Amino acid sequence: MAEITLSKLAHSYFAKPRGEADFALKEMDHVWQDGGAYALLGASGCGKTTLLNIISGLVTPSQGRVLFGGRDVTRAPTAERNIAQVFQFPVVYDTMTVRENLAFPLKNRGRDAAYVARRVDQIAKMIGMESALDRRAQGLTADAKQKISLGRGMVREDVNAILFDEPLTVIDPHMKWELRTQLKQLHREFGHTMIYVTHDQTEALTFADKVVVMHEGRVVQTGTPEELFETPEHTFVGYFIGSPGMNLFDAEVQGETARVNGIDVPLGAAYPALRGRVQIGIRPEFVSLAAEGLPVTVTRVEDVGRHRILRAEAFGRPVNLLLPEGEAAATGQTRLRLAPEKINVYADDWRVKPLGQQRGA
Ligand SMILES: Nc1ncnc2c1ncn2[C@@H]1O[C@H](COP(=O)(O)OP(=O)(O)OP(=O)(O)O)[C@@H](O)[C@H]1O
Repeated sequence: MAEITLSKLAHSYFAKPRGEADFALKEMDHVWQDGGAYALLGASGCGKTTLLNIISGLVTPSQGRVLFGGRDVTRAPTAERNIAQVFQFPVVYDTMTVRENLAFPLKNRGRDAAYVARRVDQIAKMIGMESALDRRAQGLTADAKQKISLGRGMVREDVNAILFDEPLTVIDPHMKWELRTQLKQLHREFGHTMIYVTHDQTEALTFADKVVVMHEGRVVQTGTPEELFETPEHTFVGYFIGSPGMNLFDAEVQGETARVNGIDVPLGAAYPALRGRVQIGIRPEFVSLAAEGLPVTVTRVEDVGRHRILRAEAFGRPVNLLLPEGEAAATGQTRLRLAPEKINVYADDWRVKPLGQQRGA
């Protein structure tokens, strides 16, 4: 296993990029710690697959270096990187049995028969295919074939990393949850470095210890699910994660007060003078109906099972809050209180640290 370092990495699919916009990946430095379970999360087209393919060696970056445990592998072919990969769609040998498919990576590396048998049994159990081990892969459903691909990706214990690119797309919803749980269990047992690409926040948040959020070719935040929820470092993290995402208001911030369309909103801390587009952000979980505060017009209330979402409009922009159980929903005009200590402040989309936390915080 190995720590994976990306140093001054950038990639453009153009032979002669004319500017930053031509780069699918903007310059980045990033370290994937040895043994970490990471999700790489972002909207379609943000560069997740490009980044994964650079780590695996399928794409050579136009700039920067990739290091595996200190060894420069930037130009090394995939076969030399000692990694396992699981793609979105199944890659199985149709003429082989399930057992032979699972055993293939181990036999290829000359592991002894007893070890292979033991390991194949263990993996078959994990993917729930013990009873199908002697069946040919040909004729199995796409779902079953993808489980074999997953199993094969995880069968070797000695890989530097396992890379998953949206591996559960073809799996049925119930099995998805089960396989994710199994993957996590396997990570706990063997401590492989795992990088799991997805655009689904539930998948990312339930699988990973650390979620790496990408937006328009950049890593905008790497954090635990809790950090992404409490302190989104970029407005994109705020509204991409959460259901619904974070509310954002244009504001002028002075000291411990934000002014939103002429209304003073108290903040939980003091901020320095800010330039650029200044916004305050607050998650719907921390907004409540109140006698005083931001004036809004309620547009509708949605019952989403576990709770209700109140959707409203403030100064022509949508704003959402979660209604606590038993609380009556307001209609028409009302006011909202934003919990001061839960407000984050943003300048040009990046979170600003409050005064007193500016250095090393
Ligand atoms: N082979 C290629 N040639 C040219 N442009 C490409 C190529 N592959 C990807 N791109 C472009 O690079 C950008 C990033 O694509 P990438 O596939 O890495 O994103 P992604 O986040 O994985 O998206 P998705 O989830 O849709 O696969 C996109 O603008 C895409 O159009």
